[in-house]
Amino acid sequence: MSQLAVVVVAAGKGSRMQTVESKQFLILDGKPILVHTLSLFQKMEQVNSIVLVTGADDVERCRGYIKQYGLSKVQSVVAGGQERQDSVYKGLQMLTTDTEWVLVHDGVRPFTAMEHIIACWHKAMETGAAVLAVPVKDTIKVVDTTGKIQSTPDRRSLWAIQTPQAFRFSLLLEAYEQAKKTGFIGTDDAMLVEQLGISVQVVEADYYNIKITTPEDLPWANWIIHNVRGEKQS
Ligand SMILES: Nc1ccn([C@@H]2O[C@H](COP(=O)(O)OP(=O)(O)OP(=O)(O)O)[C@@H](O)[C@H]2O)c(=O)n1
Ligand SMILES: C[C@](O)(CO)[C@H](O)COP(=O)(O)O
Repeated sequence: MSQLAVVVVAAGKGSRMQTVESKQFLILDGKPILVHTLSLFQKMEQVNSIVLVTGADDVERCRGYIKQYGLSKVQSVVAGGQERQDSVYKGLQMLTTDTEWVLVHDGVRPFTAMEHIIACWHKAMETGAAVLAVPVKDTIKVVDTTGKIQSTPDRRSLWAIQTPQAFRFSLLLEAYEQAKKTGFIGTDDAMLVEQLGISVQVVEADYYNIKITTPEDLPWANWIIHNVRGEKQS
């Protein structure tokens, strides 16, 4: 049986949300957003362990949530770093050497469909690396600093990338170690693997797998949990 671990990163400040409370701890349908996210992986029989990365000041309250909500697969809670990438790296360093596969997931993406998580992992088992994504719906322009359009990439080749992102653990660790050496900073995990010259596969997910980022995402999240992805729906 393959050892599957999950690193959930929740050490961001949530500055774009503009709330006093960090967005991962905002209450959605009676529970912190982060608890909804952790519960996705707690429920999966394929998952052996979860590492939670959070802010240094939030480690104790996260331990409290783990106890309160019975999140027994969370084996460690560690303090994150300055950038998302630093937080993921800290999480990866907590995994044991028998870990074969790892999923990296944002703590503020509580609505990933189980079938998509599994499809992503299965694709990674075939190819080494896979991420969830959706085709972009809008026309995307490359715009310079003066506001002038430089180009319009062909929309058929554009995908909005989500998490989880699934990798053979040894590959992702190598990618993170290489990025540390070269000082490369990426905005997702796949970028670090791409830097090694290794291709990453996209697995189509859905538009409900939002990253709760800005204030207008909250009513949308509330609608999703009550109409699509809440406990009553699953
Ligand atoms: N230093 C950081 C930065 C981000 N994250 C996590 O990475 C995920 C995606 O990041 P994002 O939505 O950008 O969160 P924030 O960095 O918190 O938001 P903002 O950029 O608005 O401050 C979140 O679960 C966030 O907590 C993290 O663990 N460590
Ligand atoms: C990893 C990610 O969620 C994929 O969409 C995203 O890149 C995180 O970016 P952010 O800058 O932390 O919002």
